[in-house]
Amino acid sequence: MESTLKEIGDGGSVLDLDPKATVGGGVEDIYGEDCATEEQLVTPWTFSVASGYSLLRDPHHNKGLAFTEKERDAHYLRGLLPPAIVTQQLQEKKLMQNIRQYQLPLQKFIAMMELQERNERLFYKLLIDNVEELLPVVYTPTVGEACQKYGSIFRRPQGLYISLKEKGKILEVLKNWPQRSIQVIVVTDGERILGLGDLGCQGMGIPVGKLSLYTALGGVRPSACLPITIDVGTNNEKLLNDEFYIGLKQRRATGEEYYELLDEFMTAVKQNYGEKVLIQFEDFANHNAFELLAKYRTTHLVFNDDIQGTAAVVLAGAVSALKLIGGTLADHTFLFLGAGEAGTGIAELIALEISKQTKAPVEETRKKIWLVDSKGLIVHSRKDSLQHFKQPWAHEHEPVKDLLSAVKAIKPTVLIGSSGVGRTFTKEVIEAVSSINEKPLIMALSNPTSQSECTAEEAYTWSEGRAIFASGSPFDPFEYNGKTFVPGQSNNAYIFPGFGLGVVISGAIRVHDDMLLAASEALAAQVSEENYDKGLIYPPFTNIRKISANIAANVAAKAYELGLATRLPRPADLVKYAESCMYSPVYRTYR
Ligand SMILES: O=C([O-])CC(=O)C(=O)O
Ligand SMILES: [Mg+2]
Repeated sequence: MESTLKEIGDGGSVLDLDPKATVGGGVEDIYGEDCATEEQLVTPWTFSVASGYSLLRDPHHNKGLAFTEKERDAHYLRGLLPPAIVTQQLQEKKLMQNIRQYQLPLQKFIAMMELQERNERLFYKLLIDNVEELLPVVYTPTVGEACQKYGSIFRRPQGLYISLKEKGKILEVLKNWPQRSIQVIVVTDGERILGLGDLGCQGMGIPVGKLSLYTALGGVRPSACLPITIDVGTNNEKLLNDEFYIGLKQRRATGEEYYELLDEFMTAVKQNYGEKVLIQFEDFANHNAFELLAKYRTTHLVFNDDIQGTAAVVLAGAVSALKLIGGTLADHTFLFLGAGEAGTGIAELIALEISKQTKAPVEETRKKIWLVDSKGLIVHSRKDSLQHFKQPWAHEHEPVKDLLSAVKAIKPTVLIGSSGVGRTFTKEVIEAVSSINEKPLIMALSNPTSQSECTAEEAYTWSEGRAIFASGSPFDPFEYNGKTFVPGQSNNAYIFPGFGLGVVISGAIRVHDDMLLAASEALAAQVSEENYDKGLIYPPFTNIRKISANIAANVAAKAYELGLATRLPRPADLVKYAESCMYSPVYRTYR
Protein backbone atom coordinates (compact mmCIF):
# COMPACT_ATOMS: atom_id res chain seq x y z
CA MET A 1 0.00 0.00 0.00
CA GLU A 2 1.39 3.37 -0.92
CA SER A 3 0.78 6.78 0.52
CA THR A 4 1.30 10.06 -1.23
CA LEU A 5 4.20 11.98 0.14
CA LYS A 6 4.09 15.73 0.15
CA GLU A 7 7.10 17.79 1.01
CA ILE A 8 6.61 21.20 2.50
CA GLY A 9 9.04 23.57 0.82
CA ASP A 10 11.65 25.49 2.69
CA GLY A 11 10.49 28.86 1.55
CA GLY A 12 11.99 31.02 -1.13
CA SER A 13 13.92 28.61 -3.27
CA VAL A 14 12.26 28.01 -6.58
CA LEU A 15 15.03 26.11 -8.34
CA ASP A 16 15.08 23.91 -5.31
CA LEU A 17 11.85 22.28 -6.19
CA ASP A 18 11.85 19.08 -8.08
CA PRO A 19 9.19 19.45 -10.74
CA LYS A 20 9.10 15.79 -11.62
CA ALA A 21 6.56 13.78 -9.82
CA THR A 22 5.71 10.15 -9.77
CA VAL A 23 2.02 9.55 -9.45
CA GLY A 24 0.61 6.07 -9.19
CA GLY A 25 2.86 3.60 -10.94
CA GLY A 26 3.68 5.64 -14.01
CA VAL A 27 5.91 8.63 -14.38
CA GLU A 28 3.94 11.76 -14.87
CA ASP A 29 4.91 15.33 -14.61
CA ILE A 30 2.44 17.25 -12.51
CA TYR A 31 3.49 20.51 -14.13
CA GLY A 32 2.85 19.27 -17.63
CA GLU A 33 5.22 19.02 -20.55
CA ASP A 34 6.95 22.38 -20.40
CA CYS A 35 8.17 22.77 -16.88
CA ALA A 36 11.85 23.39 -17.49
CA THR A 37 11.75 26.89 -16.08
CA GLU A 38 11.40 27.70 -12.45
CA GLU A 39 8.57 30.18 -12.97
CA GLN A 40 6.12 27.41 -13.58
CA LEU A 41 6.91 25.74 -10.30
CA VAL A 42 4.34 27.43 -8.19
CA THR A 43 3.61 24.98 -5.41
CA PRO A 44 6.02 24.65 -2.51
CA TRP A 45 5.78 20.87 -2.34
CA THR A 46 6.25 17.78 -4.47
CA PHE A 47 4.52 14.43 -4.64
CA SER A 48 6.18 11.09 -4.57
CA VAL A 49 4.85 7.56 -4.45
CA ALA A 50 7.78 6.52 -2.34
CA SER A 51 6.74 5.41 1.11
CA GLY A 52 7.77 2.87 3.70
CA TYR A 53 10.74 0.77 2.71
CA SER A 54 11.09 2.35 -0.73
CA LEU A 55 11.14 5.83 0.82
CA LEU A 56 14.23 4.83 2.80
CA ARG A 57 15.79 3.59 -0.45
CA ASP A 58 15.03 6.80 -2.37
CA PRO A 59 18.06 9.09 -2.04
CA HIS A 60 16.10 12.18 -3.12
CA HIS A 61 13.66 11.87 -0.21
CA ASN A 62 15.37 9.71 2.39
CA LYS A 63 16.20 11.45 5.69
CA GLY A 64 17.28 8.34 7.64
CA LEU A 65 16.94 8.78 11.39
CA ALA A 66 15.78 12.34 10.92
CA PHE A 67 12.23 11.24 10.06
CA THR A 68 9.97 12.56 12.81
CA GLU A 69 7.43 10.48 14.77
CA LYS A 70 4.65 11.97 12.69
CA GLU A 71 6.43 11.23 9.42
CA ARG A 72 7.18 7.68 10.55
CA ASP A 73 3.45 7.18 11.19
CA ALA A 74 2.25 8.84 8.04
CA HIS A 75 4.68 7.11 5.68
CA TYR A 76 4.73 3.52 6.96
CA LEU A 77 8.20 3.77 8.46
CA ARG A 78 7.37 2.30 11.89
CA GLY A 79 9.75 -0.50 12.71
CA LEU A 80 11.91 0.13 9.69
CA LEU A 81 14.06 2.54 11.66
CA PRO A 82 15.56 2.31 15.14
CA PRO A 83 13.69 4.48 17.67
CA ALA A 84 16.14 7.39 17.92
CA ILE A 85 15.22 10.57 16.11
CA VAL A 86 18.15 12.80 15.27
CA THR A 87 18.60 16.16 13.64
CA GLN A 88 20.32 16.74 10.33
CA GLN A 89 23.07 18.53 12.28
CA LEU A 90 23.73 15.45 14.36
CA GLN A 91 23.75 13.22 11.30
CA GLU A 92 26.26 15.60 9.76
CA LYS A 93 28.48 15.51 12.84
CA LYS A 94 28.48 11.71 12.87
CA LEU A 95 29.26 11.39 9.18
CA MET A 96 32.09 13.91 9.34
CA GLN A 97 33.57 11.91 12.20
CA ASN A 98 33.32 8.72 10.14
CA ILE A 99 34.86 10.30 7.07
CA ARG A 100 37.75 11.76 9.06
CA GLN A 101 38.60 8.29 10.35
CA TYR A 102 39.47 7.01 6.89
CA GLN A 103 43.15 7.20 6.10
CA LEU A 104 42.95 6.98 2.33
CA PRO A 105 41.39 9.74 0.24
CA LEU A 106 39.74 7.10 -1.96
CA GLN A 107 37.95 5.63 1.08
CA LYS A 108 36.61 9.10 1.85
CA PHE A 109 35.54 9.45 -1.79
CA ILE A 110 33.66 6.15 -1.67
CA ALA A 111 32.01 7.13 1.64
CA MET A 112 30.80 10.38 0.07
CA MET A 113 29.58 8.58 -3.04
CA GLU A 114 27.62 6.12 -0.91
CA LEU A 115 26.09 8.98 1.03
CA GLN A 116 25.04 10.65 -2.21
CA GLU A 117 23.34 7.43 -3.27
CA ARG A 118 21.66 7.04 0.11
CA ASN A 119 20.66 10.52 1.23
CA GLU A 120 21.21 13.29 -1.28
CA ARG A 121 20.34 16.24 0.94
CA LEU A 122 22.69 15.10 3.66
CA PHE A 123 25.45 14.67 1.06
CA TYR A 124 24.99 18.28 -0.04
CA LYS A 125 24.70 19.54 3.54
CA LEU A 126 28.10 17.99 4.32
CA LEU A 127 29.70 19.29 1.15
CA ILE A 128 28.39 22.83 1.56
CA ASP A 129 29.19 23.12 5.28
CA ASN A 130 32.66 21.54 4.98
CA VAL A 131 33.61 22.70 1.51
CA GLU A 132 37.33 23.31 2.10
CA GLU A 133 37.74 19.85 3.62
CA LEU A 134 35.55 17.88 1.24
CA LEU A 135 36.31 19.54 -2.09
CA PRO A 136 39.62 17.61 -2.40
CA VAL A 137 37.64 14.43 -1.66
CA VAL A 138 34.83 14.70 -4.21
CA TYR A 139 36.87 16.73 -6.71
CA THR A 140 40.55 17.11 -7.65
CA PRO A 141 42.83 15.40 -6.68
CA THR A 142 40.84 12.36 -5.42
CA VAL A 143 38.34 12.26 -8.28
CA GLY A 144 41.32 11.59 -10.58
CA GLU A 145 42.27 8.48 -8.68
CA ALA A 146 38.62 7.47 -8.51
CA CYS A 147 38.36 7.66 -12.32
CA GLN A 148 41.48 5.54 -12.68
CA LYS A 149 39.85 2.90 -10.49
CA TYR A 150 36.24 3.53 -11.50
CA GLY A 151 35.84 0.00 -12.84
CA SER A 152 36.31 -1.51 -9.42
CA ILE A 153 34.53 1.12 -7.31
CA PHE A 154 31.55 1.47 -9.66
CA ARG A 155 28.34 0.67 -7.78
CA ARG A 156 25.40 2.34 -9.39
CA PRO A 157 25.16 4.48 -12.49
CA GLN A 158 25.21 8.14 -11.51
CA GLY A 159 24.75 9.45 -15.01
CA LEU A 160 23.97 8.41 -18.58
CA TYR A 161 26.31 6.31 -20.69
CA ILE A 162 25.96 6.86 -24.41
CA SER A 163 28.16 4.56 -26.46
CA LEU A 164 28.54 3.70 -30.11
CA LYS A 165 26.01 0.95 -29.44
CA GLU A 166 23.36 3.62 -28.90
CA LYS A 167 23.93 5.22 -32.31
CA GLY A 168 20.56 6.03 -33.86
CA LYS A 169 18.83 5.74 -30.48
CA ILE A 170 20.27 8.61 -28.46
CA LEU A 171 16.93 10.42 -28.09
CA GLU A 172 15.42 7.26 -26.61
CA VAL A 173 18.36 6.88 -24.27
CA LEU A 174 17.88 10.44 -22.99
CA LYS A 175 14.27 9.60 -22.25
CA ASN A 176 15.40 6.75 -19.99
CA TRP A 177 16.85 9.26 -17.53
CA PRO A 178 14.33 9.69 -14.70
CA GLN A 179 14.43 13.49 -14.54
CA ARG A 180 12.94 15.53 -17.32
CA SER A 181 13.63 19.18 -16.63
CA ILE A 182 17.36 19.30 -17.00
CA GLN A 183 19.16 22.64 -16.81
CA VAL A 184 22.83 21.63 -16.96
CA ILE A 185 24.55 18.71 -18.68
CA VAL A 186 28.25 18.01 -18.18
CA VAL A 187 29.52 15.68 -20.89
CA THR A 188 32.89 14.04 -21.46
CA ASP A 189 34.24 11.47 -23.88
CA GLY A 190 36.95 10.58 -21.38
CA GLU A 191 39.85 11.17 -23.74
CA ARG A 192 41.76 13.67 -21.54
CA ILE A 193 40.69 13.26 -17.94
CA LEU A 194 42.47 16.00 -15.96
CA GLY A 195 46.18 15.50 -16.74
CA LEU A 196 45.75 11.73 -16.55
CA GLY A 197 45.03 11.05 -20.20
CA ASP A 198 42.54 8.67 -21.80
CA LEU A 199 40.40 6.96 -19.17
CA GLY A 200 37.60 6.06 -21.58
CA CYS A 201 34.26 5.34 -19.98
CA GLN A 202 35.74 5.66 -16.50
CA GLY A 203 35.87 9.41 -17.08
CA MET A 204 32.26 9.41 -15.73
CA GLY A 205 33.67 10.45 -12.35
CA ILE A 206 34.35 13.90 -13.82
CA PRO A 207 30.83 14.89 -15.00
CA VAL A 208 29.41 13.45 -11.76
CA GLY A 209 31.92 15.43 -9.65
CA LYS A 210 31.50 18.65 -11.64
CA LEU A 211 27.72 18.49 -11.33
CA SER A 212 27.84 17.90 -7.59
CA LEU A 213 29.76 21.18 -7.47
CA TYR A 214 27.11 22.82 -9.65
CA THR A 215 24.70 22.04 -6.82
CA ALA A 216 26.92 22.54 -3.77
CA LEU A 217 28.81 25.61 -5.00
CA GLY A 218 26.35 27.09 -7.48
CA GLY A 219 22.99 26.05 -6.08
CA VAL A 220 21.59 24.39 -9.22
CA ARG A 221 19.15 21.75 -7.93
CA PRO A 222 20.49 18.18 -8.23
CA SER A 223 17.52 16.90 -10.22
CA ALA A 224 18.28 19.51 -12.92
CA CYS A 225 21.82 18.18 -13.43
CA LEU A 226 22.67 15.39 -15.85
CA PRO A 227 26.15 13.79 -16.08
CA ILE A 228 26.86 12.10 -19.42
CA THR A 229 29.75 10.03 -20.71
CA ILE A 230 30.04 9.37 -24.41
CA ASP A 231 31.91 6.15 -25.02
CA VAL A 232 33.54 5.85 -28.42
CA GLY A 233 36.18 3.42 -27.15
CA THR A 234 39.57 4.08 -25.58
CA ASN A 235 43.16 4.00 -26.71
CA ASN A 236 44.31 3.17 -23.19
CA GLU A 237 45.90 -0.27 -23.54
CA LYS A 238 45.72 -0.92 -19.83
CA LEU A 239 41.95 -0.47 -19.82
CA LEU A 240 41.49 -2.46 -23.02
CA ASN A 241 43.25 -5.36 -21.33
CA ASP A 242 41.47 -4.97 -17.99
CA GLU A 243 38.80 -7.62 -17.43
CA PHE A 244 36.92 -5.25 -15.13
CA TYR A 245 36.86 -2.32 -17.58
CA ILE A 246 33.29 -0.94 -17.77
CA GLY A 247 33.46 0.63 -21.22
CA LEU A 248 33.52 -0.42 -24.86
CA LYS A 249 36.55 -2.60 -25.50
CA GLN A 250 37.66 -1.09 -28.77
CA ARG A 251 39.96 1.66 -29.96
CA ARG A 252 38.48 5.14 -30.22
CA ALA A 253 36.25 5.93 -33.14
CA THR A 254 37.48 9.05 -34.90
CA GLY A 255 36.61 11.27 -37.85
CA GLU A 256 33.19 10.97 -39.37
CA GLU A 257 32.04 8.16 -37.07
CA TYR A 258 32.90 10.26 -34.01
CA TYR A 259 31.37 13.48 -35.29
CA GLU A 260 28.19 11.75 -36.42
CA LEU A 261 27.62 10.37 -32.92
CA LEU A 262 28.33 13.74 -31.34
CA ASP A 263 25.98 15.43 -33.78
CA GLU A 264 23.20 12.99 -33.01
CA PHE A 265 23.81 13.67 -29.31
CA MET A 266 23.70 17.46 -29.67
CA THR A 267 20.53 17.31 -31.76
CA ALA A 268 18.84 14.90 -29.35
CA VAL A 269 19.67 17.07 -26.34
CA LYS A 270 18.09 20.12 -27.92
CA GLN A 271 15.08 18.13 -29.03
CA ASN A 272 14.54 16.58 -25.60
CA TYR A 273 15.37 19.50 -23.31
CA GLY A 274 14.91 22.59 -25.46
CA GLU A 275 17.52 25.23 -26.21
CA LYS A 276 18.02 26.51 -22.68
CA VAL A 277 19.90 23.50 -21.37
CA LEU A 278 23.54 24.36 -20.75
CA ILE A 279 25.91 21.76 -22.20
CA GLN A 280 29.32 21.85 -20.57
CA PHE A 281 32.05 20.02 -22.50
CA GLU A 282 34.61 18.57 -20.12
CA ASP A 283 37.95 16.85 -20.57
CA PHE A 284 37.78 16.20 -24.29
CA ALA A 285 41.15 15.94 -26.05
CA ASN A 286 42.38 19.18 -27.65
CA HIS A 287 41.59 18.30 -31.25
CA ASN A 288 37.90 17.60 -30.49
CA ALA A 289 37.44 20.24 -27.79
CA PHE A 290 38.18 23.20 -30.06
CA GLU A 291 36.24 21.73 -32.95
CA LEU A 292 33.12 20.95 -30.90
CA LEU A 293 33.08 24.39 -29.31
CA ALA A 294 33.50 26.14 -32.66
CA LYS A 295 30.86 23.93 -34.27
CA TYR A 296 28.10 24.28 -31.67
CA ARG A 297 28.62 27.71 -30.07
CA THR A 298 26.31 29.40 -32.57
CA THR A 299 23.53 26.80 -32.48
CA HIS A 300 23.54 25.51 -28.87
CA LEU A 301 24.08 26.81 -25.35
CA VAL A 302 27.58 25.35 -24.92
CA PHE A 303 30.51 26.07 -22.65
CA ASN A 304 33.90 24.35 -22.60
CA ASP A 305 35.10 24.33 -19.03
CA ASP A 306 38.72 23.53 -19.85
CA ILE A 307 39.03 26.30 -22.45
CA GLN A 308 36.63 28.95 -21.13
CA GLY A 309 36.13 28.16 -17.43
CA THR A 310 39.84 27.81 -16.77
CA ALA A 311 40.48 30.99 -18.75
CA ALA A 312 38.04 33.00 -16.64
CA VAL A 313 39.47 31.78 -13.34
CA VAL A 314 43.09 32.43 -14.36
CA LEU A 315 42.26 35.87 -15.72
CA ALA A 316 40.58 36.66 -12.38
CA GLY A 317 43.72 35.50 -10.53
CA ALA A 318 46.00 37.57 -12.76
CA VAL A 319 43.83 40.66 -12.27
CA SER A 320 43.66 40.26 -8.51
CA ALA A 321 47.42 39.50 -8.34
CA LEU A 322 48.11 42.97 -9.76
CA LYS A 323 47.48 44.31 -6.23
CA LEU A 324 50.58 42.35 -5.17
CA ILE A 325 52.80 42.42 -8.23
CA GLY A 326 51.87 45.91 -9.47
CA GLY A 327 51.12 47.39 -12.89
CA THR A 328 48.21 46.80 -15.23
CA LEU A 329 47.62 43.59 -17.20
CA ALA A 330 49.11 45.27 -20.26
CA ASP A 331 52.37 45.91 -18.37
CA HIS A 332 53.00 42.19 -17.94
CA THR A 333 54.59 39.51 -20.08
CA PHE A 334 53.00 36.06 -19.92
CA LEU A 335 54.76 32.78 -20.62
CA PHE A 336 52.82 29.50 -20.75
CA LEU A 337 54.07 25.97 -20.65
CA GLY A 338 51.33 24.08 -22.48
CA ALA A 339 49.46 25.25 -25.57
CA GLY A 340 46.33 23.12 -25.43
CA GLU A 341 42.79 23.95 -24.33
CA ALA A 342 43.73 25.65 -21.07
CA GLY A 343 46.86 27.43 -22.33
CA THR A 344 45.40 28.93 -25.49
CA GLY A 345 42.01 29.56 -23.84
CA ILE A 346 43.58 31.56 -21.01
CA ALA A 347 45.93 33.38 -23.39
CA GLU A 348 43.04 34.47 -25.59
CA LEU A 349 40.89 35.73 -22.71
CA ILE A 350 43.82 37.71 -21.27
CA ALA A 351 44.51 39.20 -24.72
CA LEU A 352 40.81 40.08 -25.03
CA GLU A 353 40.74 41.78 -21.63
CA ILE A 354 43.91 43.80 -22.37
CA SER A 355 42.39 44.77 -25.70
CA LYS A 356 39.22 46.03 -23.92
CA GLN A 357 41.31 47.98 -21.41
CA THR A 358 43.76 49.55 -23.86
CA LYS A 359 41.59 49.71 -27.00
CA ALA A 360 44.45 48.06 -28.90
CA PRO A 361 43.40 45.35 -31.38
CA VAL A 362 43.59 41.83 -30.02
CA GLU A 363 46.15 40.92 -32.72
CA GLU A 364 48.47 43.41 -30.97
CA THR A 365 47.71 42.46 -27.37
CA ARG A 366 48.45 38.79 -28.11
CA LYS A 367 52.08 39.75 -28.63
CA LYS A 368 52.62 40.08 -24.86
CA ILE A 369 51.72 36.43 -24.46
CA TRP A 370 54.09 33.56 -25.35
CA LEU A 371 53.49 29.83 -25.31
CA VAL A 372 55.84 26.88 -25.09
CA ASP A 373 54.74 23.42 -26.19
CA SER A 374 56.57 20.10 -26.28
CA LYS A 375 58.66 21.33 -29.21
CA GLY A 376 59.73 24.64 -27.64
CA LEU A 377 58.62 28.25 -27.94
CA ILE A 378 55.80 28.77 -30.43
CA VAL A 379 57.34 31.08 -33.03
CA HIS A 380 56.48 32.26 -36.51
CA SER A 381 58.92 29.95 -38.28
CA ARG A 382 56.92 26.97 -36.94
CA LYS A 383 53.59 28.38 -38.11
CA ASP A 384 52.91 26.02 -41.01
CA SER A 385 53.26 22.92 -38.90
CA LEU A 386 51.18 24.24 -35.96
CA GLN A 387 47.63 23.13 -35.14
CA HIS A 388 45.18 25.96 -35.88
CA PHE A 389 44.56 26.87 -32.22
CA LYS A 390 48.28 27.55 -31.70
CA GLN A 391 48.75 29.71 -34.77
CA PRO A 392 47.65 33.06 -33.27
CA TRP A 393 50.52 32.69 -30.79
CA ALA A 394 53.31 32.20 -33.34
CA HIS A 395 55.15 35.49 -32.84
CA GLU A 396 58.39 36.66 -34.45
CA HIS A 397 61.32 35.20 -32.56
CA GLU A 398 64.20 32.88 -33.21
CA PRO A 399 63.57 29.24 -32.25
CA VAL A 400 63.88 28.44 -28.54
CA LYS A 401 64.00 24.79 -27.60
CA ASP A 402 62.76 24.53 -24.01
CA LEU A 403 61.05 26.29 -21.12
CA LEU A 404 64.19 27.37 -19.29
CA SER A 405 65.67 28.97 -22.42
CA ALA A 406 62.28 30.58 -23.10
CA VAL A 407 62.20 32.13 -19.60
CA LYS A 408 65.66 33.61 -20.24
CA ALA A 409 64.73 34.87 -23.70
CA ILE A 410 61.20 36.21 -23.04
CA LYS A 411 61.72 37.40 -19.42
CA PRO A 412 58.11 36.78 -18.32
CA THR A 413 56.58 38.40 -15.25
CA VAL A 414 53.89 35.71 -15.15
CA LEU A 415 54.60 31.99 -15.60
CA ILE A 416 51.62 29.68 -16.21
CA GLY A 417 51.71 25.88 -16.39
CA SER A 418 48.93 24.20 -18.35
CA SER A 419 50.82 21.28 -19.81
CA GLY A 420 49.28 18.36 -17.93
CA VAL A 421 52.83 17.25 -17.13
CA GLY A 422 54.03 17.27 -13.54
CA ARG A 423 57.27 18.72 -12.16
CA THR A 424 58.14 20.74 -15.24
CA PHE A 425 58.71 23.99 -13.30
CA THR A 426 62.15 22.90 -12.17
CA LYS A 427 64.38 24.65 -9.67
CA GLU A 428 66.27 26.28 -12.56
CA VAL A 429 63.04 27.55 -14.13
CA ILE A 430 61.70 29.04 -10.88
CA GLU A 431 65.08 30.55 -10.00
CA ALA A 432 65.32 32.08 -13.46
CA VAL A 433 61.85 33.67 -13.28
CA SER A 434 62.59 34.85 -9.73
CA SER A 435 65.84 36.46 -10.81
CA ILE A 436 63.94 38.62 -13.30
CA ASN A 437 61.06 39.62 -10.98
CA GLU A 438 60.77 40.90 -7.45
CA LYS A 439 57.42 39.07 -7.19
CA PRO A 440 56.89 36.53 -9.96
CA LEU A 441 53.36 35.26 -10.44
CA ILE A 442 53.56 31.48 -10.82
CA MET A 443 50.50 29.37 -11.61
CA ALA A 444 50.85 25.59 -11.79
CA LEU A 445 47.46 24.65 -13.16
CA SER A 446 47.66 20.99 -14.16
CA ASN A 447 45.55 18.45 -12.28
CA PRO A 448 45.53 16.36 -10.20
CA THR A 449 48.33 17.12 -7.73
CA SER A 450 50.64 14.53 -9.34
CA GLN A 451 50.56 16.53 -12.60
CA SER A 452 51.11 19.96 -11.01
CA GLU A 453 54.04 21.76 -12.68
CA CYS A 454 55.51 22.34 -9.21
CA THR A 455 54.41 22.13 -5.59
CA ALA A 456 53.64 25.10 -3.37
CA GLU A 457 56.71 24.28 -1.29
CA GLU A 458 58.93 24.34 -4.38
CA ALA A 459 57.51 27.63 -5.63
CA TYR A 460 57.98 29.40 -2.28
CA THR A 461 61.37 27.85 -1.48
CA TRP A 462 63.03 28.28 -4.86
CA SER A 463 61.77 31.87 -5.15
CA GLU A 464 62.94 32.55 -1.57
CA GLY A 465 59.41 33.42 -0.50
CA ARG A 466 58.82 35.95 -3.27
CA ALA A 467 56.51 34.02 -5.59
CA ILE A 468 52.79 34.69 -5.70
CA PHE A 469 51.64 31.13 -6.24
CA ALA A 470 48.40 29.42 -7.20
CA SER A 471 47.70 25.90 -8.41
CA GLY A 472 44.90 23.90 -10.04
CA SER A 473 44.79 21.27 -7.29
CA PRO A 474 44.96 22.28 -3.64
CA PHE A 475 48.16 22.57 -1.60
CA ASP A 476 48.34 23.13 2.15
CA PRO A 477 49.69 26.42 3.51
CA PHE A 478 53.49 26.43 3.67
CA GLU A 479 55.77 28.12 6.17
CA TYR A 480 58.96 29.69 4.84
CA ASN A 481 61.32 31.83 6.94
CA GLY A 482 58.69 32.24 9.66
CA LYS A 483 55.96 33.41 7.29
CA THR A 484 52.94 31.31 6.37
CA PHE A 485 52.00 31.40 2.69
CA VAL A 486 48.53 30.27 1.64
CA PRO A 487 48.44 29.08 -1.99
CA GLY A 488 45.33 29.94 -3.96
CA GLN A 489 43.50 27.27 -5.92
CA SER A 490 43.26 28.43 -9.50
CA ASN A 491 40.62 25.95 -10.51
CA ASN A 492 37.61 26.40 -12.77
CA ALA A 493 35.46 25.27 -9.81
CA TYR A 494 35.40 28.96 -8.86
CA ILE A 495 33.75 29.83 -12.14
CA PHE A 496 31.55 27.15 -13.69
CA PRO A 497 28.98 26.77 -10.88
CA GLY A 498 28.27 30.51 -10.69
CA PHE A 499 28.55 30.91 -14.43
CA GLY A 500 26.02 28.12 -14.98
CA LEU A 501 23.67 29.58 -12.38
CA GLY A 502 23.83 32.95 -14.17
CA VAL A 503 22.99 31.29 -17.47
CA VAL A 504 20.09 29.35 -15.92
CA ILE A 505 18.49 32.25 -14.04
CA SER A 506 18.64 34.59 -17.02
CA GLY A 507 17.42 31.93 -19.44
CA ALA A 508 20.40 32.74 -21.69
CA ILE A 509 20.35 30.96 -25.03
CA ARG A 510 24.03 31.38 -25.98
CA VAL A 511 27.36 31.86 -24.25
CA HIS A 512 29.26 34.99 -25.31
CA ASP A 513 32.91 35.72 -24.45
CA ASP A 514 31.81 38.88 -22.63
CA MET A 515 29.87 36.66 -20.19
CA LEU A 516 33.16 34.93 -19.35
CA LEU A 517 34.83 38.29 -18.78
CA ALA A 518 31.89 39.21 -16.53
CA ALA A 519 32.36 36.01 -14.51
CA SER A 520 36.07 36.66 -14.19
CA GLU A 521 35.55 40.27 -13.11
CA ALA A 522 33.04 39.22 -10.43
CA LEU A 523 35.46 36.64 -9.03
CA ALA A 524 38.40 39.06 -8.90
CA ALA A 525 36.17 41.56 -7.04
CA GLN A 526 35.63 39.05 -4.22
CA VAL A 527 39.27 38.98 -3.07
CA SER A 528 39.78 40.92 0.17
CA GLU A 529 42.74 42.69 1.80
CA GLU A 530 42.84 39.92 4.36
CA ASN A 531 43.34 37.38 1.52
CA TYR A 532 46.13 39.44 -0.05
CA ASP A 533 47.99 39.58 3.26
CA LYS A 534 48.42 35.81 3.08
CA GLY A 535 49.52 35.89 -0.55
CA LEU A 536 46.09 34.64 -1.67
CA ILE A 537 44.84 35.83 -5.05
CA TYR A 538 41.51 33.99 -4.77
CA PRO A 539 38.91 34.22 -2.02
CA PRO A 540 38.61 31.10 0.16
CA PHE A 541 36.13 28.43 -0.92
CA THR A 542 34.26 28.83 2.38
CA ASN A 543 32.46 31.81 0.83
CA ILE A 544 31.85 30.10 -2.48
CA ARG A 545 28.05 30.31 -2.48
CA LYS A 546 28.17 34.06 -2.02
CA ILE A 547 30.89 34.27 -4.67
CA SER A 548 28.81 32.13 -7.04
CA ALA A 549 25.75 34.35 -6.53
CA ASN A 550 27.86 37.39 -7.45
CA ILE A 551 29.30 35.65 -10.50
CA ALA A 552 25.82 34.50 -11.54
CA ALA A 553 24.46 38.02 -11.21
CA ASN A 554 27.25 39.55 -13.29
CA VAL A 555 26.92 36.86 -15.97
CA ALA A 556 23.14 37.26 -16.06
CA ALA A 557 23.46 41.07 -16.26
CA LYS A 558 25.76 40.67 -19.27
CA ALA A 559 23.36 38.20 -20.91
CA TYR A 560 20.53 40.76 -20.54
CA GLU A 561 22.75 43.52 -21.90
CA LEU A 562 23.67 41.41 -24.93
CA GLY A 563 20.04 40.50 -25.60
CA LEU A 564 20.74 36.80 -24.96
CA ALA A 565 18.52 36.43 -21.87
CA THR A 566 14.99 35.12 -22.26
CA ARG A 567 13.77 35.29 -18.68
CA LEU A 568 11.66 38.44 -18.60
CA PRO A 569 11.21 40.76 -16.93
CA ARG A 570 14.80 41.14 -15.75
CA PRO A 571 14.90 40.89 -11.94
CA ALA A 572 15.94 44.24 -10.48
CA ASP A 573 18.44 42.88 -7.97
CA LEU A 574 20.23 40.02 -9.70
CA VAL A 575 22.42 39.04 -6.72
CA LYS A 576 19.35 38.68 -4.50
CA TYR A 577 17.53 36.83 -7.24
CA ALA A 578 20.45 34.43 -7.76
CA GLU A 579 20.58 33.76 -4.02
CA SER A 580 16.85 33.15 -3.86
CA CYS A 581 17.15 30.55 -6.63
CA MET A 582 19.88 28.51 -4.97
CA TYR A 583 19.16 24.97 -3.81
CA SER A 584 19.24 24.45 -0.06
CA PRO A 585 20.10 20.98 1.29
CA VAL A 586 18.09 21.46 4.49
CA TYR A 587 15.55 18.65 4.97
CA ARG A 588 11.99 19.36 4.06
CA THR A 589 9.04 18.34 6.15
CA TYR A 590 6.69 15.69 4.83
CA ARG A 591 3.00 15.72 5.60
O1 LIG B 1 38.72 19.28 -12.92
C1 LIG B 1 39.56 20.11 -12.51
O2 LIG B 1 40.07 20.10 -11.41
C2 LIG B 1 39.95 21.24 -13.45
C3 LIG B 1 39.78 20.83 -14.83
O3 LIG B 1 38.78 21.08 -15.47
C4 LIG B 1 40.81 19.97 -15.42
O4 LIG B 1 41.91 19.84 -14.88
O5 LIG B 1 40.52 19.39 -16.47
MG1 LIG C 1 38.42 19.61 -16.97
